[in-house]
Amino acid sequence: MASVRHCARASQVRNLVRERVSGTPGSAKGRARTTSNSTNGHRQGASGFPVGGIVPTRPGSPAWRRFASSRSDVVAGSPAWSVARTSTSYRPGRSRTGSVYGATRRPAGVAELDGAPRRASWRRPANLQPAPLLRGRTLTYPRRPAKVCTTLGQVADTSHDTVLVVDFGAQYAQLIARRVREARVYSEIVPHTMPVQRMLDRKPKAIILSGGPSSVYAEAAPSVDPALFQAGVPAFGICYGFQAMARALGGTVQRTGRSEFGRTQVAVDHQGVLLQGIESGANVWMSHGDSVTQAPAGFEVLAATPDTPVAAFEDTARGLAGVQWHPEVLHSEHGQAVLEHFLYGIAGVRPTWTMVNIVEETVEAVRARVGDKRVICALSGGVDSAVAAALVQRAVGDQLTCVYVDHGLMREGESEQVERDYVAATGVDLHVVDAADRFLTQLKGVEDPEEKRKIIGHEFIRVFEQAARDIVAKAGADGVESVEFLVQGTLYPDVVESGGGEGTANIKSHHNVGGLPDDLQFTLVEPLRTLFKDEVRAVGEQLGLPPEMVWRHPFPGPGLAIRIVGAVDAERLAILRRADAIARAELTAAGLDRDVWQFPVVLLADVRSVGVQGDGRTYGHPIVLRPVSSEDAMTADWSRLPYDVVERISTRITNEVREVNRVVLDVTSKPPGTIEWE
Ligand SMILES: Nc1ncnc2c1ncn2[C@@H]1O[C@H](COP(=O)(O)OP(=O)(O)OP(=O)(O)O)[C@@H](O)[C@H]1O
Ligand SMILES: O=c1[nH]c(=O)c2[nH+]cn([C@@H]3O[C@H](COP(=O)(O)O)[C@@H](O)[C@H]3O)c2[nH]1
Ligand SMILES: NC(=O)CC[C@H](N)C(=O)O
Repeated sequence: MASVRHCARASQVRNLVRERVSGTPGSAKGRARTTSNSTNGHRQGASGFPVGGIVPTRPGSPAWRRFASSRSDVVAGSPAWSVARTSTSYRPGRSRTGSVYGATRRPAGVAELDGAPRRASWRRPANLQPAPLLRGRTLTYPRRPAKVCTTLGQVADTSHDTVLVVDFGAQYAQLIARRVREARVYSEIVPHTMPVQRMLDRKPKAIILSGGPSSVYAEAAPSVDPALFQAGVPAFGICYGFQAMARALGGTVQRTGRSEFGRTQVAVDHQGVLLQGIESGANVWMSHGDSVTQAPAGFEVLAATPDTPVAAFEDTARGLAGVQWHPEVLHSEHGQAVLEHFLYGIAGVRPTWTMVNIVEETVEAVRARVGDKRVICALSGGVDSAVAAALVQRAVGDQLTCVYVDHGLMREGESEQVERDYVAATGVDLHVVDAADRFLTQLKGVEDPEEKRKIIGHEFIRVFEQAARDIVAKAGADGVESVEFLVQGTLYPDVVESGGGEGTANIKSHHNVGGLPDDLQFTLVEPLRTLFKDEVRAVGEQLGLPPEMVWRHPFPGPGLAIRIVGAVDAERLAILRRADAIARAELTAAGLDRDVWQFPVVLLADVRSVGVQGDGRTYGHPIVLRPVSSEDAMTADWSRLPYDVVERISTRITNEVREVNRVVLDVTSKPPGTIEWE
């Protein structure tokens, strides 16, 4: 059993973190209370299985049948879920394989105080302490996010064929690896900086070159060593990888001035092996500004679009092929088929690999790492943290306390619902902190989306630290000395979009990844860090979590703060909360909750428009409806809501929310837009 590790150094010393120095750090203001209906952290189901515990993965096995017969919500023959993944932490001075922890450390560097350079050391520097000199001023320092090593999976035995995915800084590298695994072929991601010889030493049966943000002809753009194509290993290029392959082999790549983003129809001239069975007019997902204008000698051009003369090519004699579009994203029709045609038809890879059980592996790894220590889990009520908590609860039972932070940025009724439903479903020990004043004070006047996220990430951690102290104090005589571990429901898209891959563009610093403070003391436990949302939902179902929890629409950790375009305050939050409640209620009433993947409602707080209401002039704010369909938030399309539902939502919002006189519908896919507006 060989385990394969990939180290992804996050986006170097490039992000600036701003710390607004206030005079009163530390305490989570307001009430802190504990809600629990169980003392041991497990509630037993009828047959003795813990509710929220592990379901055997092999449907039909005696254990599965016993479980299924005890539960009305388990459907006979429901698919097994098994995927190998664990993640590994990097801690200064040592790294660990096969476990599930991450940690951050602070690099030495130069800070800026109100824009002027200032030396800072990274171990809780004295100059970050609130001192009269610093109070009210802005300290900015270079950030080097944690180095995180990710174990992508385990090969059951070495006889399986391996495919390497070379990451050129793609948003979708892990998605490519996942699609390859869906084709039952073992895959690993490697950085583009890895020398070709080291790639070949791994004896890959094929190599896939990912997309990436650079232009192949730009200075210092990552290039492909032509030796790769002379080694006789079949290779497939996707977007940037397609362009890099074309250029390395003598083709031409140009910025034609004609970009394609999102849905695009391809004209298939010749199906070849790669596009077998794919007719002209297929919709594929594009995201590029450069194009291959001439294929290298020996290649056959298979497809084109009105803006891209060479959209797919192959040279089957050399085992080389590529496409300009992204076959790995769900929105590309026949995407999986194209990948499989390359893997099986051109590269001759054998589909023999099946993944081992993520749940059992993760539970074991958490148990081994945490031992008998105390753990807190940041629980938001969302599916990610709910699943992460259920996994950890399964591993360490009542050593776990979940902490829910009411930061005042939640939707209507949300806090009450989380408190009630999560405890009812899992029996977990829940500690609720009301920290609304603290978050709103720190966010006052802040308009920049990145700054909002960083402040929120920072405040979250400070609240968790206080919660940990409270839990230790409460445990008192039981001898609990400290809480070392913090569980977060971080997913792979959070990591990628925070610039977690090598050379990957930083789109947004998700509060739980790029927004973490550098002096974080907890050891992070992020059991879902390499998974996508749909995979997490499958794990949640397998763990027996209720469908309402597993299928809940995602809601970002920074909450409504990143749905108010402009500064956040209590009045604006109240406007958005009312509009959002109406939109969600109407969606549910129309029975469309499962058809829409997520439904952000956004307040354009700094925009005003003229309206006429009750024969009078109004000067109100627009509300944006942003219903989207997606599989994993990496790409998305705007949802075609029935007009009568849109109309009901619009009418109700403008009638019931006085400050709003206009409702608009966002009809942008991702890319080019993102799901959230900030
Ligand atoms: N209000 C909160 N209280 C405690 N932890 C939180 C809160 N909001 C977010 N977190 C932590 O940050 C993580 C990332 O948030 P995110 O919104 O991506 O995930 P989620 O809320 O668990 O799931 P979903 O995205 O489906 O809503 C969560 O998994 C959780 O660990
Ligand atoms: O926990 C989070 N912290 C964040 O800072 C954050 N920003 C976006 N999101 C959620 O991530 C998914 C992708 O969103 P975008 O297309 O807007 O990047 C969508 O599901 C978003 O709601 C966040 N979640
Ligand atoms: N998604 C990509 O790989 C983009 C490739 C290149 N940056 C372009 O714009 O054409």
